Amino acid sequence: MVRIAIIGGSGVYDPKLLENIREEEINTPYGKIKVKIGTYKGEEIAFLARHGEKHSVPPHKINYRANIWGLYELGVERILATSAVGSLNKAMKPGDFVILDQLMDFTKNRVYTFYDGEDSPHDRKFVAHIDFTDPYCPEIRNALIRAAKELGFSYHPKGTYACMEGPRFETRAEIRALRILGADVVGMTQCPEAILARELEMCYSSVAIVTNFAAGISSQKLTHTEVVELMAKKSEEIKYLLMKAIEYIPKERRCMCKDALKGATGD
Ligand SMILES: O=P(O)(O)O[C@H]1O[C@H](CO)[C@@H](O)[C@H]1O
Ligand SMILES: Nc1nc2[nH]cnc2c(=O)[nH]1
Repeated sequence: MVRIAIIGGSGVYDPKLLENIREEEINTPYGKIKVKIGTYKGEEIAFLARHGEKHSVPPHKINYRANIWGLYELGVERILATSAVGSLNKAMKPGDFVILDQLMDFTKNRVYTFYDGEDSPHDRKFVAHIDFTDPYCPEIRNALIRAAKELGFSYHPKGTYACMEGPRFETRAEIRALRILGADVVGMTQCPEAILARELEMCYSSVAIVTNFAAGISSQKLTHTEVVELMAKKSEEIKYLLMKAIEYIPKERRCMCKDALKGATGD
């Protein structure tokens, strides 16, 4: 059984840290997904490129529900994701790692839940209101923090991620507003990815990599080129961070993620 999965974001398209890699296609009620499965220190790990291996899928068109349901079908309990972000916080500089602890959702046109009642295309036809006070798994966060510290990387143990619809970058005014609201970094993919994992009682955390200062803070034009170039420069560090973090994830789950549905359906 595959217990751990990595979801690679912009600039993270192949599972460099895995060996004996095979590709599996998984049918889900929301469509098919392709997952690479390999081994790392004898443990099977799944890898999924969020935007596709050739970055052909923009953030607002990702089939988040198929991706997360597919990993659930594989038996995955723990998901580590990468997110390339812009920084609104001068202390969080390009090249820094931010182990996210909070998020705010400003997306507009996505599908946010598996629980559509009678319309659900699976047997979970109930209504569910999931607690999302703390959107990230504390156990995976601790593993990522411990790994970043041990590797001596420039990292921040907490950070609030503002998720925008995209695919455009933000205006100066939007970044000014997000800063007032308390965002540290901005991206386009954490929502609904994080909530969908929690809805299936899977543990999920994301390590954000700051690729640029956000609009109006950076003096330069924002480009996706800059994002992918910095992610390429950081690819070795990202690989080491994920490998070490995986070693520190407890085998047994004692976090709130595994009981997310308790009380959510009103029963
Ligand atoms: O969040 P990931 O997948 O790292 O991608 C980030 O990079 C792209 C912008 O360059 C956007 O899709 C943003 O969300
Ligand atoms: N929304 C958004 N996503 C990003 N990903 C990397 N940089 C940025 C940015 O400045 N804004």
